[in-house]
This record gives sequence, structure tokens and C-alpha cells, in this order.
Amino acid sequence: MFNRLCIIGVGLIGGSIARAARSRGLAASIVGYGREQERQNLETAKRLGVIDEYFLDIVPALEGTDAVVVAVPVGAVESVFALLKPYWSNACVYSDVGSTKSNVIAAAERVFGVVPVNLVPAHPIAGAENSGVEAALPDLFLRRRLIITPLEHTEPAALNKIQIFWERIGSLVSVMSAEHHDAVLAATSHLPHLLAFALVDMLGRQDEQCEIFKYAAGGFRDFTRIASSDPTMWRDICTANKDQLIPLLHQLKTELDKIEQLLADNDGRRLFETFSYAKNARQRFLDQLEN
Ligand SMILES: NC(=O)c1ccc[n+]([C@@H]2O[C@H](COP(=O)([O-])OP(=O)(O)OC[C@H]3O[C@@H](n4cnc5c(N)ncnc54)[C@H](O)[C@@H]3O)[C@@H](O)[C@H]2O)c1
Ligand SMILES: O=C(O)C(=O)C[C@]1(C(=O)O)C=C[C@@H](O)C=C1
Repeated sequence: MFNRLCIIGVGLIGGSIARAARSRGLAASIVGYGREQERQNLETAKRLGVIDEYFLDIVPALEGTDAVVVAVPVGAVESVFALLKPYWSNACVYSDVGSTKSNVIAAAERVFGVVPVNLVPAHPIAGAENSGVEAALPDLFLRRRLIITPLEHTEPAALNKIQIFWERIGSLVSVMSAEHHDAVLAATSHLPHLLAFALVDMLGRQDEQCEIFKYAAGGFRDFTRIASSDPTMWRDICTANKDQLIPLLHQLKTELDKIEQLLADNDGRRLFETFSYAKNARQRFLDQLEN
């Protein structure tokens, strides 16, 4: 499908895209770009066969490239756009995988003035708490959702190419506005991560005195898995999407206050109702996941 795919940021997601593209024959060659500080990770990516070659200089990285995927933390996307700008090519299609979309679009506007017609913002809704190319998997995106958030002026041919690329990888592609994407993902991805980090931050400090982790088991492990995620990535996501996150935090505080009051009032009936509603709502989510 592509002659040469260039991945900028060959970590968990960039590496998984490379592996997925290779296993499905979607690119004749796959190269990675990174800075000097990424050399060791890129060396590992090459040794593992995730990429064919890597470059610490953007010019040779882009030579003969007809598809570029930017897979760096969302706070670093603007500097990557600035790096790409002098070599921007109409013969190439560009995309990203950032977990927030409005800020990626705003970064492109700051760098280019107008978002280039062949830059197609996208986000695979699949991942893990692990980072780096060693964690990359060829089937990470299989039967997982992928959201594209085009602009009105995005070139249909470029949008189509990115959509087909992800469909061939096995993703279920949806198209929506960046604003809608950011509102939805704030609720189902960003807020849960923030909560997990907050809980473990609070309990970790208590554990230093009381060894509470020693007696923690499955419930704690399940709830807090995502607190093992990369702090840089999540700092960038939470700050980029704070306008959506802050109102949700207010709602959550209200919910916690309600539960506190139910406990203080010994109101077992309403506590049961709250837990039952949540259990049923989660079942709805699980059913959707299966279908
Ligand atoms: N981890 C997930 O579950 C997940 C899921 C979907 C989307 N995303 C998004 O994908 C992107 C990458 O996340 P990841 O989990 O693969 O992270 P990662 O840390 O595994 O990989 C990111 C890579 O980018 C490199 N990098 C950082 N700044 C760079 C720069 N300026 N130039 C070149 N390389 C640079 C890092 O060294 C690292 O190798 C993020 O924007 C994230 O929001 C993550
Ligand atoms: O499963 C995980 O560990 C994830 O964090 C994946 C997850 C999420 O579901 O929230 C995290 C961020 C991404 O932007 C998309 C997916």
C-alpha cells in the first residue's frame, strides 16, 4: 500500500503500527526517526525487525517516504510538525496517533497556519500500560476502534488512504470531530487514568508508613494497572485535555460526596442502588465490547 512508511517515535504505538503494517504487507519498507536520545530504542527496534532502518536526521528519514505516522507524546507533536514543515510533501500522507485530537490540530495550526490537507489526525483506541518498542505487538489494534478526526478541508484521498490503512490493520474505523473525540475520551480513558494515578499516589504515601500494599490483591491490581502507564504521556494528555477533564472531575467529586453521605446516613438501600446501576452499566459496556 505504501512504498516507504516512516514512523516518528517508535515506541509502543509506533512500533505496533510498524509490526502490524509489516505482518500485513502494507509497506515495502518501514523506517523510524528519533533524536539522539532515542538511538538505543531505535537500535532495539531495528534489531527486533520492527523497522528496517532508523535515522537521527529527518532528511534521509523522509527520502522516498509516502506515509508518515507521528507517534510521540502529544506534548511533543508540535516540535515534530515544525521539524517536518520544511520537507512537507504533497506526494506523502501524514497522520498521528495522539490520544487527544484538538491539541494536535491546534499544534498543526500554530506550525503551518492552516492544517495541511494531507495531514489526517487519528487515534487508535488500544494500548497498554507498557511503553517502548519492546512492548509493541502486531495485533494490538485488531478489532479495536480507531477514530479519525478530519477537518472540513482534509483531502478525501488522504483520509481514504489512512482509513484503508487502519482497516487493513484490522481496526474498526469511526470518523468524528476532534471536539467530540476529546469529550468522549476524557470520560472513558483520561479520567480513569487520572483516578488510578491519584489513588496510587495517595495510597503509596500511606504505604510508606503502614505497608498497606503488602496486603493488596486482585482488586487493587485490576483497578490500578493503568497507574503503571508512562507519566510523560499522561501528563501531556491530561494537560492537553484539561478543559474536558476538569468538569468531569467536578462531577466525580459530587458522586463521591453523595456516596460519603449515604455511608454517613447508613443508607444501604441507595448505596445498593448506586452499585447495582454501576454493575449494570458496566455489563452494557462489556456486551458492546463483545459485539
Ligand atoms: N500507550 C497507549 O496506550 C496509547 C494508545 C493510543 C495512543 N497513544 C498515543 O500514542 C503516542 C505514543 O505513545 P506510546 O505509548 O507509543 O509511547 P512510547 O513512550 O512507547 O513511545 C513514544 C516514543 O516517541 C519518542 N519520542 C518522544 N519525543 C520525540 C520526538 N520529539 N521526536 C522523536 N521521537 C520522540 C520516545 O522516545 C518514544 O520512543 C502518544 O501520543 C499517545 O498519546 C498511546
Ligand atoms: O489499556 C490501556 O492500558 C490503555 O491505557 C489504553 C488506552 C485506554 O483505553 O485508555 C489509553 C490511551 C489511549 O489513548 C488509548 C487507549
